[in-house]
Amino acid sequence: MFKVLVSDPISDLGIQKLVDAADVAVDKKPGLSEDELVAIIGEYDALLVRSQTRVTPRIMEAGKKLKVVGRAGVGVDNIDLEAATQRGIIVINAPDGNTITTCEHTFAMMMAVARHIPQAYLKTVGGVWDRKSFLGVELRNKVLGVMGMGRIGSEVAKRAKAFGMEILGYDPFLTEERAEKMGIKLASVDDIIRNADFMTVHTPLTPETRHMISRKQFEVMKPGMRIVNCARGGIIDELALVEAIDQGIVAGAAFDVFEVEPPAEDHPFLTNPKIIVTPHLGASTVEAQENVAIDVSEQVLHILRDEPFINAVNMPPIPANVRSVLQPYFPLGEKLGSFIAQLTAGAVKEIVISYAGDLADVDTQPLNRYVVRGVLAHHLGTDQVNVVNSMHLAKERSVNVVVNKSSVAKDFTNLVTVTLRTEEAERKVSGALMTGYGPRIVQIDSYPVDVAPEGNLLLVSHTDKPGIIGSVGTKLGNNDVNIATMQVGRKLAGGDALMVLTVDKQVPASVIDDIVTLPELHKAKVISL
Ligand SMILES: NC(=O)C1=CN([C@@H]2O[C@H](COP(=O)(O)OP(=O)(O)OC[C@H]3O[C@@H](n4cnc5c(N)ncnc54)[C@H](O)[C@@H]3O)[C@@H](O)[C@H]2O)C=CC1
Ligand SMILES: O=C(O)C(=O)COP(=O)(O)O
Repeated sequence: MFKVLVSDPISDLGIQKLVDAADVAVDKKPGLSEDELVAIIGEYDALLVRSQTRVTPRIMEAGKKLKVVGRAGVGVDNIDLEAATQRGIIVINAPDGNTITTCEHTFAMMMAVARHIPQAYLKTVGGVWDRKSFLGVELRNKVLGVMGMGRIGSEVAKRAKAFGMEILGYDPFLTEERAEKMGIKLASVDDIIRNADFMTVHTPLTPETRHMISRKQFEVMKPGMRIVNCARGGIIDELALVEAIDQGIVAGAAFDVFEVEPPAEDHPFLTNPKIIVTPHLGASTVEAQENVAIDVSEQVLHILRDEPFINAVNMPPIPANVRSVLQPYFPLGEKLGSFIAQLTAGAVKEIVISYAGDLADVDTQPLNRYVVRGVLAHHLGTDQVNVVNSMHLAKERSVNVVVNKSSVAKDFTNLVTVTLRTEEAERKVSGALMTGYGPRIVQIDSYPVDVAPEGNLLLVSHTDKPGIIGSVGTKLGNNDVNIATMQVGRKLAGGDALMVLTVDKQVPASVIDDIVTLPELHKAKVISL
């Protein structure tokens, strides 16, 4: 008999299939603390959660029988994926079931902020008949900026068109072609900030999206903008938003999510008359809760019964014989993918993976998934892309993955080259495993280099002239950035060259801005691996 613990309020109807299964016993215990969960999790084979339960490494450690954690919803930021993967616990989510519900909540919030509905309600039920204070604005003919055109963002854009809004969409995977098909304009973050009347965010929370709207963006924002966040707290810098409202830049904001949930009693959003809030209700409808619970229950049953399953967000087991040959290349493949994604600007169209040498004779599919994961995780978040779903996500986002093989690898036993084609550029990086040194990046575009793919890298393209290396070193030194290693790749003496530095800490943006002012210096780019 399999034992399943449900530790958040999850739809009874949705989990009926689990309850009815003859080989499963379901316990519903919402609201347990971490200690309480640690005390009982050892007897369970599966854990079902929403966003409240934090599934920590301690809980995974205590879950000696735990095979699967099922998230009845999209975001898995409350589940420690690393710890789950390490212990071979499969984490699955239900990515499609709450899309429409969250999109509709976004609209409810956008209209409520346009028409001051919560504020007007409070006054009216308080006995004050105030028709003067709540002059609103129409949505019609307004520009709506949508940051993140995935499942929810796309549905929001679709509905906004019916309201007569003009839509500017931004997403690393949004191509001109798809935008045109949807009848929206492909835009940059800057276009949206400067031109939108309303802005709504629908990205995951990743290092790249954290505070993607902060002081710098508010400074150049179109005055009078109204902002909605029904995605994740932290995408918009909360304190900077309050300042922008006080300065009259932002006319109103509607937030369903907070950087810390629930927010502290003295959180400034709770007393600001121009900010309306809901307690993370985006997915809270009867329909969505049933959908996500049904989806996740079905997959949990498959996993418990050792049947094929979908929607895993962490690592699946890989056959032992394939693993032994390819495993040493997994970190290299993923890092090459991440490296090239960070280096190449523009919407991703094609990933070309070329294997040269002995690897040409092996079924490289598991390794391909690592490379694609490296590329996509930079944009979608490491919690959303793994080696189970990376190829599927690439297909879903119309990213073409091409694999080439050649048995000849000049100078190396095996060479893995990843070429990334975007709407704006084509860049490539090659890597190899060097006996005694581990994974190395051996070529960037056409520049030969020898760099360990780890930590903070600084890439500087420049003309090969005396003194440039020293000047870059001095600028870094003056800003307390220590250089660990340095490489210069060049094609011809006196021609174009590429300097690759490994540095002991992230180079601040202001230092990069300063470095690029040096003569004969073309570009500088920070890459974290
Ligand atoms: N308030 C709530 O109750 C709910 C919140 N959510 C949250 O809504 C968000 C979106 O969910 P879905 O649409 O289902 O996910 P999705 O994965 O379909 O879409 C996310 C999109 O964001 C894009 N993106 C990533 N980084 C970006 C960047 N730097 N700039 C612009 N776009 C970027 C991705 O390319 C992707 O297309 C997630 O954070 C999810 O956790 C989802 C359901 C309910
Ligand atoms: O699905 C998501 O990402 C959500 O944020 C919904 O969270 P919830 O299941 O309502 O706690």
